[in-house]
Order: sequence, then C-alpha cells, then structure tokens
Amino acid sequence: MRIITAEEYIAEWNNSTSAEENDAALDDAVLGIIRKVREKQDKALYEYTKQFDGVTLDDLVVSEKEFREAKQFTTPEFLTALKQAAKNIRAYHNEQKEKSWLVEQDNGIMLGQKITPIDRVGVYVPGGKAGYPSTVLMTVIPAQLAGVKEIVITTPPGKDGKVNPYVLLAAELLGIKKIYKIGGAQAIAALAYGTETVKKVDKIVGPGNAYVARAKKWVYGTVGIDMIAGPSEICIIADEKANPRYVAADLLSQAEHDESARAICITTSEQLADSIQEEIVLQTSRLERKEIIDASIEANGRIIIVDSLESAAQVANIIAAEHLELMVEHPTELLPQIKHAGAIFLGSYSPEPLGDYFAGPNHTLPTSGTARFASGLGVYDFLKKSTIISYPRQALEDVSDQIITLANVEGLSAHANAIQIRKDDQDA
Ligand SMILES: NC(=O)c1ccc[n+]([C@@H]2O[C@H](COP(=O)([O-])OP(=O)(O)OC[C@H]3O[C@@H](n4cnc5c(N)ncnc54)[C@H](O)[C@@H]3O)[C@@H](O)[C@H]2O)c1
Ligand SMILES: N[C@H](CO)Cc1c[nH]c[nH+]1
Ligand SMILES: [Zn+2]
Repeated sequence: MRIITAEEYIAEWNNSTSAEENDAALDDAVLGIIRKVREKQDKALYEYTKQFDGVTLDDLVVSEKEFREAKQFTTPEFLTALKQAAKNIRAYHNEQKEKSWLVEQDNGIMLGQKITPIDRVGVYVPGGKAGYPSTVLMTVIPAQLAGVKEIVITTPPGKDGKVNPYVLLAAELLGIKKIYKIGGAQAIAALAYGTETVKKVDKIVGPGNAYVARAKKWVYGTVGIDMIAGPSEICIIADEKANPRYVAADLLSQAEHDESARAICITTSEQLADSIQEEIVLQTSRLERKEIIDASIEANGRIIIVDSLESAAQVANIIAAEHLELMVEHPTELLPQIKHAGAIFLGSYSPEPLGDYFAGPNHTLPTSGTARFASGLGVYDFLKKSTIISYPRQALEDVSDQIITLANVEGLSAHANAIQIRKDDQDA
C-alpha cells in the first residue's frame, strides 16, 4: 500500500487520464448492452447471462423449487442473525417515515403535501464476486416501510444457474417472491424498459459493480434511481493513537469487495503509516480473497500523510468516501469538520462491517465522490410528494391582480386569462 502526501493524492486523482479512458470504454459497453436488451429483450438477457455469468439458463425467474432447495442452507445461527439484523434495520428506518400534511389558514386557503409510495420497485442485489443477503434486507425493508406494493429483485446467477441461497432465504423472510436471475447492466436495462419476462418498474435501487452503477445512470429519467452506488470505498482518518491492526483490517474489509474498491487511510503519523503497511501485508496473507484484495490495494489503496487532523478532514471531504471511519482519540470533536461521507463511523469499536450488516443504518451508500450531493438509501427513496393547493373563491379574487401581473411579465396571456375569467365572474 503506497504512502503518499495529500498533494500527491489529489494530483493523482485529478490527473487520472486513464480513468477518463476507462470511463468512455465503460459507457460504450453499457450503452451497447442497454440497446441490445431493448431490441432483443429476453433473447439478449439469455445471451448476456451466458457471456458474463457463464451459464445457460432455462428460465430467467427463480422457481418455487429453487426457493424450497435454498432452505437446506438455513442454520439457526444464520436465521437468528438475519432476523436480528432485519429488526435493527427496520427500527432505524422506521424513524425516517414522513407524513402527508395539509395546513388550513384563516382565509380558508389550504396548502399541503401528499406522500405516496412508488408503485413498483426493482432491487438490484449484487452477486458476481459474492452473495449479498444483507443487501436484500437493506433495500427491501425501507421499501416496505414506505408502503411499496410491488418489489422485485434481480441478481446474477452462479455458474450452476442458481441464485445464492442466502439471498433467497433473506427474500423469503421479507415475503419477496419474484426474483430474476439477471445481473449487470442487462438487468438494469430489463427493469427500466421491460422485456417479455421482466415487467418494467418505476424505480431501480441497490448497489452493484461499475457496469451496474453506470447502467443505472443511463436509464435515469426513464425510471428513477436511488444513487450511484458502485464499488465499495473506505476512508479512515487515524491519529497516532489508532490501532494499526484495526485500521488495516477495516481497509481490507472493503478492499475484498472488488478489484475496483478503494481503501484509503489519512493519518497524521508516519510511524502509524508504516505499521499499517506491515499489517496490510500480514493480514492479507491470511485472507481468502487475497487476489481481489491485492489488486484493489495495488490500484486504489493509499495511505496519505497529513500534518493535522484538520487537514485530514479537508482531504476526506474532497474524497467524499462511501464510508469514513474516524479512528482518532476524540472522534466527536472531529465530526463537525466532516462534510461529505456516505456513512461515518466513530471510534475504534465501530468498524465498517458493523454498518454493512447489523447496526441499522443502510449500507447502500453513494460512491465515487457522489456523497457530496447524495445520501444513503432510505425510506424517502421510495416515496414521492405531491403538493396540494386549495383556494376558496374570495382568496383567489384577493390575489388575482398579482398573478395576472406575473403572468403578463412572462408573456403568458393564457395563464393570465385563467385567472381573469374567474375574476370577471366574481365582479359581474
Ligand atoms: N455502494 C454500495 O452501497 C455497495 C453495497 C454492496 C456492494 N457494493 C459493490 O457491489 C459490487 C458487486 O460487484 P460484483 O461484481 O460482485 O457483482 P454485480 O452483481 O454488481 O456484478 C456482476 C455482473 O456484472 C456483469 N459483468 C461482469 N463483467 C462484465 C463485463 N466485462 N462486461 C459487462 N458486464 C460485466 C455481469 O453481468 C455480472 O452478472 C462490488 O463492487 C461491491 O463493492 C456496493
Ligand atoms: N460494504 C458494502 C457497501 O459498500 C456492503 C456490504 C454488504 N456485505 C458486505 N458489505
Ligand atoms: Zn462491505
């Protein structure tokens, strides 16, 4: 893991021309996939599943038999942990519920906001390099709390043509019955435009790799999307008191997701940086997903040396990471300086995987610096708001002239007329 200065890191980030080239190549690949799915529909889905997931499917939908077979993987430990995690996630997201409101003023004017759940939501559950039953909980529970009636899941099949059984068990726990065995950009295209088998949805949510995230960006507008939730990222601000074993372990926890994952530590201590570097090597050698970790650490793993915690916070705000851990002596004192991060973890005993699985807040979070303007998935992502306006006759008459003035300034005489015609009736 390379140790560099903040200036070097920012220059590296800004001058990354290869990133632009990769970006254009990604767009080409994803747009090609979307186009083909729109044209050839199910046929394209079968072809891409063969090409990218290496399996020839008989059916794009998980069968009842497959749901039943998944039951053999249940263990009491898994079920207990899954249910407790679901309970924590539900309790946290319950606080996010919003209410419709209607306020009546003395003159009879009523103004308000009507909240309506989205009708039909498609959830992407990643499945290429790992199975993610936790993502089923994180996406479906807030949608259910919002009142979404139709929730479908799509996830790539394994080489045996089956969906990860733990994903099925989590879906079953939440009562989700329709699961498509489709991954990648083709799954996003199918949910956005529909095919013979896949019914189009109103909004697509959920994380995925770079292909999934880019496809969501392209279909936005045809359907809603939650955010760009791409390859995982972790940034850790560590002072000289931080435990290098914990820092290294937490960096590796996200590096193992994907070769494109980003793991960055910002520290005020050169000595700690050296120790973290040693720990990274030591711990990686003991981990199963060593190849993915080595690749992501080589490409996107950095330890950045800064001269103060204030500078550390500034760099962290530029990175705007999906996950930010504050492994410093007084994390709550540093917290006010943090502006941009998907999720913030305070202190040595709030490691990132606690949030991935269990604490309650959502693990579907904005990546690639989009935490500057986006938030983690929540109940609010499944709700939309209609405004309500109700004026009695006299209240409209009282403000007619002002509205007519504004409409005339815009040169929109039909607007003015809609007010004037009522005013004339009133005056008559
Ligand atoms: N941001 C978040 O909230 C969050 C949460 C969980 C996971 N993640 C991320 O989700 C991702 C999961 O990635 P994954 O790969 O394991 O599963 P995935 O389901 O996202 O992607 C697998 C699919 O990618 C497609 N694909 C693979 N290679 C391709 C190629 N060369 N061309 C076109 N399409 C291709 C295939 O269709 C395949 O089915 C990881 O990057 C992980 O970090 C993010
Ligand atoms: N860290 C991922 C979000 O970037 C979520 C996850 C699920 N399972 C393990 N991790
Ligand atoms: Zn994770």
